[in-house]
Amino acid sequence: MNTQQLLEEAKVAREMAYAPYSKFKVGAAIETVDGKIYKGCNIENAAYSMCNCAERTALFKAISEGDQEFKALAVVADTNRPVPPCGACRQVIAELCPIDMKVILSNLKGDIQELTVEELLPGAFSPEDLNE
Ligand SMILES: O=c1ccn([C@H]2C[C@H](O)[C@@H](CO)O2)c(=O)[nH]1
Ligand SMILES: [Zn+2]
Repeated sequence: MNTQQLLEEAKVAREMAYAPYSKFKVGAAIETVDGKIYKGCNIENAAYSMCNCAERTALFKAISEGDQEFKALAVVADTNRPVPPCGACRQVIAELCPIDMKVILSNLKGDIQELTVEELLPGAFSPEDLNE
């Protein structure tokens, strides 16, 4: 799947957002190495701290369905610049995705920023740091 196609999937996911508090809809789509797509939207809660971002929804769906190898992640929101994932999502992405995996950030105007997981969270705390 190419960049535009993965972004289209993220836009479809964005329409599913449950965001009655922020009214800020976000969509994400993660592609597995064997070409499967998992879509995710943000899901808010009246207890605000329970809100889940689109990126984590997509990743957690994939992991919970048995997929752990990923090729690319696309995220889209109605932002002026390509939507920047929050710190929590950067940490989760760094844990679950290859360090050199492509992350495609975009907005509804069609601006696109492509970066790697390493660029998204340089020096992320990782499983290797646990020195078990
Ligand atoms: O990259 C981002 C940034 C924000 N949000 C969600 C969290 C919350 O529901 C709303 C406002 O922060 O947007 C995401 O899903 N992904
Ligand atoms: Zn987030």
